[in-house]
Amino acid sequence: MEDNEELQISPQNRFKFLSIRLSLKWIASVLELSVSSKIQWDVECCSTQVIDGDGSFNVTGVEQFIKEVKLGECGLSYAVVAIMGPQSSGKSTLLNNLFYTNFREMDAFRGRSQTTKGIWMAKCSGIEPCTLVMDLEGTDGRERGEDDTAFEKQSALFALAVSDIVLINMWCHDIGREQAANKPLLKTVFQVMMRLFSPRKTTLMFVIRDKTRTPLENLEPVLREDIQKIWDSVPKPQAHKETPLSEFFNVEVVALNSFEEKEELFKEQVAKLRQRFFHSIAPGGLAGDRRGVVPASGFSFSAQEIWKVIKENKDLDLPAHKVMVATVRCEEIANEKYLAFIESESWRELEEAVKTGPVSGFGKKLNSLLHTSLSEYDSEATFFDEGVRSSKKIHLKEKLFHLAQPAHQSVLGHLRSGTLEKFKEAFEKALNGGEKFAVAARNCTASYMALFDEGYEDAFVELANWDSSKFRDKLGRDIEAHVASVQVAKLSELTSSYQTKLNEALAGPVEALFDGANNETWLSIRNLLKCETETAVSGMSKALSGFDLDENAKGKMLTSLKDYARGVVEAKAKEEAGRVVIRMKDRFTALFSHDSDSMPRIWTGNEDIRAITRTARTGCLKLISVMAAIRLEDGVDNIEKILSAALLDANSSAATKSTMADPLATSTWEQVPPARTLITPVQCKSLWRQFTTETEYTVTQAISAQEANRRSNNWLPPPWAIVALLILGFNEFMTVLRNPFYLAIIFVGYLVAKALWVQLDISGQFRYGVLPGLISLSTSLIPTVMDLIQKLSEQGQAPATPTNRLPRIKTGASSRKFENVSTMSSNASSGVTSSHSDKEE
Ligand SMILES: Nc1nc2c(ncn2[C@@H]2O[C@H](COP(=O)(O)OP(=O)(O)OP(=O)(O)O)[C@@H](O)[C@H]2O)c(=O)[nH]1
Repeated sequence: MEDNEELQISPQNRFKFLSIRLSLKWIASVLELSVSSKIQWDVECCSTQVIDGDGSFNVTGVEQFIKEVKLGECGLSYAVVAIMGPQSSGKSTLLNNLFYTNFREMDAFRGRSQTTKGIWMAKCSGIEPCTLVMDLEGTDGRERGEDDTAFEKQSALFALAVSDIVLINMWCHDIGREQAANKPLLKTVFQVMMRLFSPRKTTLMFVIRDKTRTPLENLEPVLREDIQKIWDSVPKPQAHKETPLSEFFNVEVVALNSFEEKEELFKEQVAKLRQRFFHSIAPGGLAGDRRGVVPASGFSFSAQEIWKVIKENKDLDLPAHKVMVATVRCEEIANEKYLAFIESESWRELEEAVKTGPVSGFGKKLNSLLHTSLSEYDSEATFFDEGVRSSKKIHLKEKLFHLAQPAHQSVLGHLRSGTLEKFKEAFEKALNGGEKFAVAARNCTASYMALFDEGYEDAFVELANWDSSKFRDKLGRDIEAHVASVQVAKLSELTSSYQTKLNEALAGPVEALFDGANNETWLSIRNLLKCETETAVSGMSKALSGFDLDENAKGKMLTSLKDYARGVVEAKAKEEAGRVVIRMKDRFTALFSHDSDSMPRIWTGNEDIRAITRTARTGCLKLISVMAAIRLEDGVDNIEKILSAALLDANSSAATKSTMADPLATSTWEQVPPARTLITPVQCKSLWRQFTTETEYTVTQAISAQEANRRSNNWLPPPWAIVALLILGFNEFMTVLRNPFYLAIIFVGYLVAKALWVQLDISGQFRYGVLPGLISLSTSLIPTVMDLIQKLSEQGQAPATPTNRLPRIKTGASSRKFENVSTMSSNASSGVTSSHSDKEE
């Protein structure tokens, strides 16, 4: 009947059914897809595999997970729960119901096979504080085989090391059974516990699944007895031989009804249990013992390291591990903060700004940046081991200070150089303004050091508290050095100005005094020196009072000025002594060639040249004796006497001298130290010899002049010659007197002879001796005579042609000679004898 009814479905209805079925299928597939993708997303987002089935730690996955769940911000306020138990004992089911996680569960309809491989982690949803839960691979699984318990042990140790609460999932029917599946597991837990040296208590929560009618009150003692037995049976190190189980674990027992059979009840019980995980880290909570907790930001690294140690099968020293994690994490945090500081905009701007000049408020700005960086470090590293944290903070501080100190120094450097420049300007201004040197130096130094101190305060970095006194000291030293250098320059300027004054006041007058050297010369020089030195010293002393000089330095400067004045005189004396011969010669000439009225002498023949020469030489001797030694101190010497005796009276006492030693044959004067000697006795002698030789000519000239004068005044021949002339030439004289024609012939002969004398330049021809004169004369006599005759004849014909009257242009001596001759002939013709013309010729 039913078949019939089914057969009676019309084709249209059949099509409708088909299409409805297809639509439903499509909706189901879409739903299935969206559900599966949601699960996938949740798994990806909120859970991760920490360790895979092969025992590899998923570093990136865990770090990504930590970032996503923002565990790093939790500090110590987080808890870790792990679950272990036999394979397919409903662990994932329990966790998903308890913490609203998405661990993969086994499909109940497929049979019991392994679903969780390795260790998985997820964040418990809606539980405060942040609670992470780890689902461990089931123990005694068929997949690994009975003998492969290595991973089981390693994962158990990992769970114990990392977690605050360990849930141990066990079937209710296993309690009290000798061959129960949980026994090896517990043994493993207790065994690995011995390798942890954990300083904290872990909560072991036994979750009894598929609770029977037997009440928990009856089951719990049996279970605790079992646990105790296992604890007792586990071999322990000597130190923990007698240690009770309660020292290491808080044992909690809960029982749940079967999820499969009494799901509602199961969920109710699980919901109740969930409440116990809220605020689990509070004292007395399930994770109340916080002693061994690693700060959340170090969790990933800590877990990695723990797994590494476990894999290497080494003992896990959790306190040491904690220090190690703290070391690594604090280091990381410090590095992060350091890098953040370097890359911060504010620091870059500040660093850039200090390159160009001082920055106002530098100290506060840098202090604030450093403070921010260190505070951030503190807040992030606060939960790590205090010792490690502080040491890393110190290290970070050092690094930051090391980085920032050059900027601070640069600011102080700018401040120092800027202050120094300002000081220099102000100091110069003050000096130019007429302020006394010492006062200006004191005032400027005080005010600019104060200005530096102000800037120094502004650049002071409180946190670093750098000792930058060296900049202040350096500025102080620079200012001092500048003041000293300016003082040296000013003093040198002052000294040289007084030296110039002294030079002007002494050099000229001293030279003039030496020029008129006499007995009073050195006395006058001494007086002049004293007077000028006193003036200069008093002036300089007054000028020096403006400087901050001690008496000793002042005294030295004044002494040096006095010495300078003395030096000027001495130098002048040396200079004059160097040209004593010239001066002597000048003086000799002056005395010899001028009379007592300074009128030039004319050597008439009546002068006593010897006496004049002696007087002049005495004057010159005075000069050399004055210049022979420096006499700037009072005292007498016998230089003049010795010189006079040795040089002037030499001739008169020649006989005596030949028997006595020469007083000038020495290089020192008696009573005159060598330092004050300008001309030594032996030099005097040599200079005198030079002087007398060089003045000899003047004397000779004078004598010659005197002789010539005498001769010119006496032009008549001697009387005997006149008498002889009259006697011998009487006949000729009478002949000429009787016949005047002879007189005319003699006169013409005289003219011709005179013309030849002029024409032939007889005196010039004999200039180079008699023989050359005769030879030259013999060659030029005939042509000259001929030339003379010819010219005379030309002169004779000149009046005949008017053109000949024009003056003929002659050049050279011949024309002049011709003119002379013509003049003479004209004179002869006019009968006038021109003795004047002869003289000119
Ligand atoms: N009898 C019983 N079965 C349960 C209970 N809870 C879950 N199951 C079933 O046990 C099977 C395994 O569940 P899972 O939660 O995957 O077990 P597991 O321990 O996580 O398994 P592995 O991860 O493979 O070790 C599933 O078929 C669940 O339906 C329970 O309370 N009682």
